[in-house]
Amino acid sequence: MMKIIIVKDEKQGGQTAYTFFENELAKKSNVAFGLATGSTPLSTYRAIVASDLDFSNSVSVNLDEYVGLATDHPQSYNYYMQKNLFQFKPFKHSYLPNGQAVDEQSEIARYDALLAEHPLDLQLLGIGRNGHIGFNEPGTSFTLKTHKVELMASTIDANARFFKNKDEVPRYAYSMGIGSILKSKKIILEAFGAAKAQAVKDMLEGPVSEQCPASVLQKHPDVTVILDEAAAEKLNK
Ligand SMILES: N[C@@H]1[C@@H](O)[C@H](O)[C@@H](COP(=O)(O)O)O[C@@H]1O
Repeated sequence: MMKIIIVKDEKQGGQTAYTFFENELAKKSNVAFGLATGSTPLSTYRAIVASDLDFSNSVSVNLDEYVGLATDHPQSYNYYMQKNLFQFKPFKHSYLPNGQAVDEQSEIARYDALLAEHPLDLQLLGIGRNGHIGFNEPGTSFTLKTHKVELMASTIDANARFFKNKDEVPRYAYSMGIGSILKSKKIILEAFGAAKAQAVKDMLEGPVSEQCPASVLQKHPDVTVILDEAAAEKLNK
């Protein structure tokens, strides 16, 4: 079942997503949270940072990381998480793929093992302009677990704004697979702005198809989609 909440702006979207974190921690202290990066979840992390929520008994598992970036590279997702969340709200353990792993297969196996050890209670997602979730690009099999991804040119272009120039954007990433994402008990996906409107329409109203990875969420029993009006503008009224 997909529930849709339309909010007036990103700030209200972040506050809405925040209540899901609050509800999980009201049930138990040792929650396993799946976390995301990108500009979209920033208002959620700001709301969490401003709260008195305590994550010291909980774990976090991030969706993805660029291959080749050191953990202290300002564009690595590790750095992003430290800067925007973990320095203010430490978890008992926080896991991200290691973009500098020497042995790719053992890195992938390590990530799958820790996902098996910490079944996710709540996964936070954004959505790419082409409908990707995590770094699962169009055409990715719905059954994959953690894998190494070659980023599409359009994703590299979309993410180039964070780097000095396009050539500095990594070409590969590690990502949780869609199979791993779907195992989370609860999922919230946020999308803000008109650039996401087509992907949002394809996700909610299109066929379930590998061409729009996020459309697979139609098959999950507990998904809430938080949209601003611009991201919702193409939906059938
Ligand atoms: N791997 C991330 C995704 O997890 C994110 O959802 C997407 C959208 O990013 P933004 O929120 O900045 O639009 O971009 C990246 O490619």
